[in-house]
Amino acid sequence: MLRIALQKSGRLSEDSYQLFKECGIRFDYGTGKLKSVSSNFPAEFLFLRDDDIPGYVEDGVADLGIVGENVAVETGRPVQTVHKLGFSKCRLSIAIPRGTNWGGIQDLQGKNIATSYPNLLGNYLAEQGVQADIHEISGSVEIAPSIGLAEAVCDIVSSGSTLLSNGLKEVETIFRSEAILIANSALDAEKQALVDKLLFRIKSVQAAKNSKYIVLNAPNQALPQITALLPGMRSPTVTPLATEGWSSVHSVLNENDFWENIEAIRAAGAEGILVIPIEKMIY
Ligand SMILES: Nc1ncnc2c1ncn2[C@@H]1O[C@H](COP(=O)(O)OP(=O)(O)OP(=O)(O)O)[C@@H](O)[C@H]1O
Ligand SMILES: O=P(O)(O)OC[C@H]1O[C@H](OP(=O)(O)OP(=O)(O)O)[C@H](O)[C@@H]1O
Ligand SMILES: [Mg+2]
Repeated sequence: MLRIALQKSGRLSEDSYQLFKECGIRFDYGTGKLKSVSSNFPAEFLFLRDDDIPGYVEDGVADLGIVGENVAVETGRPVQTVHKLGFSKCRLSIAIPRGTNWGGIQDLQGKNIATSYPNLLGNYLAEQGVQADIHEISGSVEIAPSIGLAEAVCDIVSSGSTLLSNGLKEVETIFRSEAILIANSALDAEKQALVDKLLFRIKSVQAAKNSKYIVLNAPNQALPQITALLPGMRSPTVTPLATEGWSSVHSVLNENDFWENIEAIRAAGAEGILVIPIEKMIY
């Protein structure tokens, strides 16, 4: 059985739980439960503080875990990154009081910087040749300048609203992060096979999220142009409509190319275009 460590409650939790749900792996969570065995996949889930997850995975207490890349790198535990998960995207940035001038990273020479990421910040400052005092605090970092604890902070930023409401401005991004699946570096063959099975499901879910199923009607003379714009997984399906000279085209389109292609497809003569979400996509 695989042991999988997830954040109990925080910025990673909901998307982590949702990912397993979409992979068809059921387990109970919430209501103060700290452990749960899946009813339909050989896995046990542990609900933990995110900072502890890399350590548990390194020690083999858990085989897999989901954490932010920022935490994986900060803790420096030798675990393997199995896959990027595309959620909880954020950046680790240096911020200073809004009224302060910023001439560059050298301005931090000899200053006090509050952060929960002393290693990531320390390495960055060393690379830049800046010597500063790093003051480690475990949360509410953005308060530090206003209470005289530090002249700058280095913390997670997403929308920027926490910085804004604390009178700070972002001046330097030092790391970009998203949620990742990490694994113990010495899994046995049996566990590795289960990880591969899980990974196959995760990739199918992610592929589906990036694609749309598209159905449209087109006059037969427009088919070469339209099918060229809709390559699909192997090739589009083309079937005749009851109306003479018309066909129905079914295909799959990447979300990123969506609007650009839709314009071209319409211009080629397509009508009655339906765009449908895809739940799973198996290559
Ligand atoms: N505002 C945000 N937007 C997107 N992702 C974020 C945001 N804040 C944090 N993250 C990401 O989610 C991870 C967990 O953040 P969270 O704030 O829940 O951590 P925490 O308070 O340390 O939780 P815990 O109680 O488990 O220790 C961070 O390490 C980061 O990768
Ligand atoms: O740029 P924003 O969108 O405002 O997000 C950034 C904030 O989000 C995180 O804290 P969170 O709200 O998770 O609270 P925490 O300090 O309790 O972890 C992070 O530590 C920042 O403070
Ligand atoms: Mg934490």
